[in-house]
Amino acid sequence: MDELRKIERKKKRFAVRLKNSKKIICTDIPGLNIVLCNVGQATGFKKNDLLLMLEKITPTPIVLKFIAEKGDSHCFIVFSRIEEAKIFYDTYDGTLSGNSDVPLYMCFVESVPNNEIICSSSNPEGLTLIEGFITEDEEKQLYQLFDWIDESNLKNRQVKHYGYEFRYGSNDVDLNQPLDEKIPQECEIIWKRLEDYGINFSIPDQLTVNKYSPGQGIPSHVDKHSPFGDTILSLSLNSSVVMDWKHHSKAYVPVVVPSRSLLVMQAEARYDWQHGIQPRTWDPIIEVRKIDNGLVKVITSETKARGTRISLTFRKTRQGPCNCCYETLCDSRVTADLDEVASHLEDLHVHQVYEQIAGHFSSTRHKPWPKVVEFLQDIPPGSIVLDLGAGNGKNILNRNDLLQVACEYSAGLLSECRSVTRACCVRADVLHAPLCDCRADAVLCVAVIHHFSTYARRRQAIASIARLLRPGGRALVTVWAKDQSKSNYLCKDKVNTESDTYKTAGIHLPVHQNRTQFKHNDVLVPWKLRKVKENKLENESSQTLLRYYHVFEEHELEELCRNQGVVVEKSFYEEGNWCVICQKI
Ligand SMILES: O=C(O)CCC(=O)C(=O)O
Ligand SMILES: [Fe+2]
Ligand SMILES: [Zn+2]
Repeated sequence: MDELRKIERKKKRFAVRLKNSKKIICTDIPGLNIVLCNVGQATGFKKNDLLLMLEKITPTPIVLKFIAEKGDSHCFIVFSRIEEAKIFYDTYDGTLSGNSDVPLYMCFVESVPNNEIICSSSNPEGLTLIEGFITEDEEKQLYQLFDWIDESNLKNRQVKHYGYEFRYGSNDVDLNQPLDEKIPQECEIIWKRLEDYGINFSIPDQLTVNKYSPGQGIPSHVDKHSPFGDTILSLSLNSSVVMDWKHHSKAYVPVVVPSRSLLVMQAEARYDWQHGIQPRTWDPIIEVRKIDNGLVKVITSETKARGTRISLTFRKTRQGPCNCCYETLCDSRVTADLDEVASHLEDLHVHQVYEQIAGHFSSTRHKPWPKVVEFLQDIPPGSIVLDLGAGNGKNILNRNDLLQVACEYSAGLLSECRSVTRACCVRADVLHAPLCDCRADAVLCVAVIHHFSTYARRRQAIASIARLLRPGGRALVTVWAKDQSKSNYLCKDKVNTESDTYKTAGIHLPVHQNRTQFKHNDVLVPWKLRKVKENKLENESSQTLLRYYHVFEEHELEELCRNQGVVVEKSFYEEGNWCVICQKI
């Protein structure tokens, strides 16, 4: 009797707590819903314990839902018939049961929490999950083969690589640095078996092993497109896990990935969805239910503990850009787009402008720059000298004993160059010079690279120079400096109030004020076009054109030359320009 009164008091206190925490009301009137007040997820009470209790009642009551929420020491049951709920209540309330050594007590409740999440039951297109892909023995062997302990690893999981090291900064591999350790031959059973499933794939050459302790995960990501090919495989060992799949259309699909299964990611799943594993010690139990004749996935409030999971992610490396048709997550697409904008900008504000100002520009540039004369003075007769971006040819020396080749994109300047110098003239830009590799003894690239509008294109320009030089050959490269304080470019009375911006090729760029200090690295520099008549400038200014410049910081040019097959021998500032002399190695 005393025991019963104690339980009644406990029930009252529980009812108050439940009302406060979940707005759920306990009631004396029997209904379909029961709350078990002192057992739940946190006490280790599982659906199976409930099933055992139900089985002892004849006929076995039908339970529609069992809700054991994370961290709670109570749980809810929804019966299909009130009589059955009553029988359950009468059988077990106040008894020692349910996997517990204290008496179980329960109440009827007006409602139950509904925090189940309903999602589409269809997996991302291109995702194939092959359950039981390997046997338990194979799983054991592979687990032993790949298990390791290494404390000094990633923060949220441990990783190991075969074939090529996966570089976490850039999320790619260096194809020039294959690892000595290739994918172990024990994995070859996988390729053979996959063929039996009729799946089209290339034999992988890169393996990332991820070892997750309970509580660890992997942030949502797409495996970068450009370094890897069309098929990515993930074999799961030892523990199942829920992998979350997210699409930019906001679609979300959790996928239960059991141990011994193989996940095959292709097409949309490979290229257009992100996947990740939440850092938890547990996973929700996911059920597939039929609603209105369709299937849905329900993330229930029930959970399942995770064990240590090792996954083997197999990829095939790719040479060159990705050419998928899924642009949202494609890194190749982004660079291609940026490059397109850049080359359009240069077309408008470098090529077209020089074409228009050729005559006027040429009339302002006469003598070779002293540094060029100095650079070429020791070069032996018979040498091949390339002048990339030769302009009107002012840097072509009046020497008979050199083969001088002038490359210039502006037809106007090139014809000027052709008429006044003895150089071979080629119409081409620096990035596409139609000249053989490794032939030039010397390359000049004076005041050209600052006209390339992305870092990648400026790097490509240096790479072009390196390509054209013979080993041991040298280049003189100069670019306009942002710091003009040590040149006579600045006009003392002028202050840069630079407030104009100009929208061109889809981007806004500041318009520089001539003869003032630069405020930005990427600017449009006005050119006041004057007509040239009978070799004389007409005074009346007719038009202002804008030339694009990337003005360089100190050391930026040296940095651009790094790891491009040249070494910088000398670097200096001269008359508002940063200059390097570099040698091909
Ligand atoms: O553990 C997994 O199955 C996924 C691993 C993964 O996505 C990756 O390494 O890129
Ligand atoms: Fe991945
Ligand atoms: Zn792609």
